Amino acid sequence: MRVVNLGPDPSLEYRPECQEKDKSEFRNFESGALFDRVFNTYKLMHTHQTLDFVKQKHLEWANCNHFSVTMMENIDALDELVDESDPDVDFPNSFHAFQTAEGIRREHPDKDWFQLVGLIHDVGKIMALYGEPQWAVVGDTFPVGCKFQNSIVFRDSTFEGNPDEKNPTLNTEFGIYEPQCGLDKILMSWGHDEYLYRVMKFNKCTIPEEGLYMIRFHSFYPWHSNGDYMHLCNEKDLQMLPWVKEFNKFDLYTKSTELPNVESLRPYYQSLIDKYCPGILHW
Ligand SMILES: O[C@H]1[C@H](O)[C@@H](O)[C@H](O)[C@@H](O)[C@H]1O
Ligand SMILES: [Fe+2]
Ligand SMILES: [Fe+2]
Repeated sequence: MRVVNLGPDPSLEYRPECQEKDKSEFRNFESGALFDRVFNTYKLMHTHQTLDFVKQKHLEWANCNHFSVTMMENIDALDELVDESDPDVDFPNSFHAFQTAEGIRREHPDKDWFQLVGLIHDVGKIMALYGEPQWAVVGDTFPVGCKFQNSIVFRDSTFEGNPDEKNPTLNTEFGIYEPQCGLDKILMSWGHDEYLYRVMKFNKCTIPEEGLYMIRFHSFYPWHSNGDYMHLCNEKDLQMLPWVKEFNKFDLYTKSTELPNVESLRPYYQSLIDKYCPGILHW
């Protein structure tokens, strides 16, 4: 048989959106089609996320007394949410849930809990469907109660209206915290990470500790990707960091305009939900 080398798929030339994005093209906070939307979301977040605001949100949401639905119902609800902080995604968050989970499933076929974390990690964003503004739900997170470090996105242009920035007790390296106190004791800017962590705990879901950690800190880019805030970390945090980084690969680089066929994936992921966070949950 004669083997004919046809070269690269010629149809790709006319479908540039189907070509894989280079890693360096993700998280562009300097330019791009969605720049204004992203900047405005962070401007509001960095103006209004103060220590007092975060304490208030813990009181409002951490009791999980807002509504009761299954995990899959909330994944589906994310059909209604486009994340305004994300320069790489301009489609509903429900697709990103399945993209992340499938990426993990390909590389970690033996770790069903990890795949499930991929599916559910952003489901805390449903707060935006219950009245919270996006700046209190989405985007990267950072500690409040101490100095805002330089690796926070738009650090130089978005904090000038935040009263904590001018508060001398808060605006130091440690602020209200002790050295190496551990991230568990830190109040993070309020968003979908901490909220879902609280929901998982409240409902006694059985996802392993590494998974809960990924859920709780996956948006803390200044820490897991830039190495800041190490002076607040304890041994445990450093042990967990490689897991958060492993999760981040899939959370970020599976973002693609090629959308998954959700209906065909649903039965498999329902079985994982039934194993680790079954039935009606309190949110
Ligand atoms: O814009 C994204 C998005 O909101 C993600 O869900 C969050 O985890 C990321 O940290 C953020 O950069
Ligand atoms: Fe997220
Ligand atoms: Fe995500």
